[in-house]
Amino acid sequence: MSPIQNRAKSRGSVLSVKGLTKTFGGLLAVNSVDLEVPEASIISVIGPNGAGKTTFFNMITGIYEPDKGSIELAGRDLVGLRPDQVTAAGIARTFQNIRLFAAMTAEENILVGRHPRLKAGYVDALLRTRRFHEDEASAREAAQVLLDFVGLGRMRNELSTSLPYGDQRRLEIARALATNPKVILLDEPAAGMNPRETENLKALIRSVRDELGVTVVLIEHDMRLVMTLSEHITVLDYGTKIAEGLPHQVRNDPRVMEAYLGRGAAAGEYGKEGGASA
Ligand SMILES: Nc1ncnc2c1ncn2[C@@H]1O[C@H](COP(=O)(O)OP(=O)(O)OP(=O)(O)O)[C@@H](O)[C@H]1O
Repeated sequence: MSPIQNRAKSRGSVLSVKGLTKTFGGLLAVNSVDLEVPEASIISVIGPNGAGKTTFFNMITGIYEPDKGSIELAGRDLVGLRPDQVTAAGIARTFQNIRLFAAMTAEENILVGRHPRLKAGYVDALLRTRRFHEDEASAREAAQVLLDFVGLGRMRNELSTSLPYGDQRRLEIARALATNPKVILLDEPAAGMNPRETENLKALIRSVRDELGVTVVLIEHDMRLVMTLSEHITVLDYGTKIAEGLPHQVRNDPRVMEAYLGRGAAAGEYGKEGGASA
């Protein structure tokens, strides 16, 4: 077990969510959900379509203000912060649909992600001061390190949209890491990936935690990935937490099977990927 995995066992929560609630009109999208995320862990939030997973991420990252509840990152209250302030506090995320800047290269996409970390201000940039040049050089160096880390070292000058789909998702992860987060939230990172790309993604997510010490929270429908990667799983259904625990506990929980198997499309997904029947 790596030192970072040991840390995950011995330390407390880096992210602590209590009673998080959000309604849209009359719809209770997230209903008083608690989540404790141990430092340097990999955990997942799963549930059928419409269960409230993305809304939950959107509240943590400041996109939606919760109706009720608290969100603490390393003891700091995040409720009421704007998304950029949440990022600066140490939470980065990727989105369900790829959101790269199409007209930019791989490197430029990372430099955009790193921007909040640069020390030089706008005046430095306008006047092209030494500090600006130093910052830019170190930002480019850091971008190269991140591209190497996600396996895209040789793609630096490629337009992001010319990259294969799996590589675009890896670039998004690199861009999120450029903000130097404590916690990274990944919203369906394996969506649309072929099995080989998903295996590579799994290794990358492990190394994000093992080598960088970044805590990972995943929303994912690929049950094989979720069950083999997560140390802890929380299951939402109709906005409410219906189960949580170790992968094998969640997999065999009758409430979880019912939530998935009671619904058409998700039933196939859960059964096929080794959920209900594994
Ligand atoms: N901005 C919004 N306005 C109104 N209703 C919304 C909004 N965002 C989400 N909802 C509703 O809230 C519920 C939860 O949606 P959410 O997208 O969080 O689910 P999910 O678990 O992420 O689903 P999926 O797996 O399909 O992405 C759904 O019924 C959805 O229609």
